[in-house]
Amino acid sequence: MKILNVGQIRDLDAFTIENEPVSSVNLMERAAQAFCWWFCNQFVNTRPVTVFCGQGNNGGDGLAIARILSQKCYDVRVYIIEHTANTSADFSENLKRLSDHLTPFQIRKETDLPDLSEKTICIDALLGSGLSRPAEGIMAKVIGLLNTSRNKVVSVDIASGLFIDKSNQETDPIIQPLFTITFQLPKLAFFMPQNAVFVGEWRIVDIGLDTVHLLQQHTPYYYTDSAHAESIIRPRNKFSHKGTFGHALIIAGSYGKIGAAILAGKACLRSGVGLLTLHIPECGYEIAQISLPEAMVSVDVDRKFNTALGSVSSYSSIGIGPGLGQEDATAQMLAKLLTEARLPLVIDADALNIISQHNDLLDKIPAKSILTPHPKEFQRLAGETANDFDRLETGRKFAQKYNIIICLKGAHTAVILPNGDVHFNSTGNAGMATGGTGDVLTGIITSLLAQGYPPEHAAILGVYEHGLAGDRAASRKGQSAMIASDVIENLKID
Ligand SMILES: NC(=O)C1=CN([C@@H]2O[C@H](COP(=O)(O)OP(=O)(O)OC[C@H]3O[C@@H](n4cnc5c(N)ncnc54)[C@H](O)[C@@H]3O)[C@@H](O)[C@H]2O)[C@@H](O)CC1
Ligand SMILES: [K+]
Repeated sequence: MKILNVGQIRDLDAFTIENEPVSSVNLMERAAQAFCWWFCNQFVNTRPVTVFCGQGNNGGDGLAIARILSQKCYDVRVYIIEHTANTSADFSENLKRLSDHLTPFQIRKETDLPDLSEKTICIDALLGSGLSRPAEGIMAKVIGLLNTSRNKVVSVDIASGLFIDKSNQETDPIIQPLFTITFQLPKLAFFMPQNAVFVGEWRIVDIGLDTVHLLQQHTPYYYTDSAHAESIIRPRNKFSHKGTFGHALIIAGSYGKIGAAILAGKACLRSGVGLLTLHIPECGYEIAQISLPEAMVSVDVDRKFNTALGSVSSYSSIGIGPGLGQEDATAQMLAKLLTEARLPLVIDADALNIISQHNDLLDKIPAKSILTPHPKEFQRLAGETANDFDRLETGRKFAQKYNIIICLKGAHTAVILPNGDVHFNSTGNAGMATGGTGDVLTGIITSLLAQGYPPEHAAILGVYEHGLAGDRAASRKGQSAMIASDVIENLKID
């Protein structure tokens, strides 16, 4: 699914209006109906509803929503924030359509602000994608009122005051909704951790914008939905044998962190690899043989750390990093591997930290290698950034410069491809914010690479399936009780 910028969204609306054709007020009606469909499924009509409208098209949506909910027997009250002399045509038309018993209250100054102490669901239709500057004056006061009231707030399209495709300042007044119900496409702002409280839970409702025009839009931003992930999966051929699915090598573990190697190895096996070799320090030998009988073990000469590899030319994929430690000898082994490897690697955790400390290694990373940093690891690699939009831009430049793939881990992990395209993930949950889940991801992606998935697909699909397994684990165990091993047990890539 594509993620468009403000200008492209405006063009898509206009194209649909002209080419379907549909009048713009009827498109607004469709948007309002779609919002109300979600709303009525979520909230019973015994709860009073208060709709706060600006004077543009987002406010027009609000007026249409108020009318439709009132027709569905919700007890509705409407407030219009008179912040400008200019109202949009569709706002004016929807104002005319409000029946007499829904006469809106006007808010022009602070003393007009309503008392929100009674329980009501607040619908935020103040400002939408037309936001051109931070909210101020009476608009900012209304935003402040909604944020401090104890009522549930649902934003129409996007929280009022939040920019769709660029960063806000920390002091900007922005609605903090429980839900955002957005039209047709997710918005870039939804994927930035800094915006978490300004988005809440978000849902997309379809308003029938032109799909052909949408297909023609160029954007670097995508959202990995189930349809896209499933289109990547390769069915397993009936006549295949273990050689068909490759031989993965995972280099991981150190004294006290052999578990990281086991988790990565087990996830690799559960993701469909033909054969797996684990390279671990000698102290992990028995642990690995007992806990992972399906894997072969290559034992390092050092007892506690990985320090020296034999030839790696026979492997179909190589993952390195989980629990590795940052000993000098380990760093030298990594440098040698980066120089000798003839295939894309999966590079995680301490392997990334070693590269951060030896910047000359960046140029040696084999093309299309997949790096899986969490935000702190990425900061060590690429430096400080001003905000999440800036970090994403830095990530795009970094991926292009070094011809690598970066899986920037987070609630919506961003898979940044060597051409600068970004695929935000749709699966996963806060139960996965626990030790070992990163090792699992390394194992999954290494497995997919071994099976011959192109690196771009291995990264996008691996991140998606990792999150999906986490979601299955959460629904069975709950987010607090689940651990990384549960993610592995819930993998099902087919
Ligand atoms: N016909 C269409 O194009 C559709 C538009 N829709 C709705 O229309 C919204 C976009 O509408 P608009 O483009 O009219 O814009 P908004 O309703 O977001 O904003 C209204 C106007 O307020 C002004 N403004 C910008 N920032 C401001 C600020 N900080 N304080 C005060 N005023 C400010 C701008 O001049 C803007 O035109 C979408 O978010 C969506 O809710 C939907 O009805 C779907 C169809
Ligand atoms: K809004």
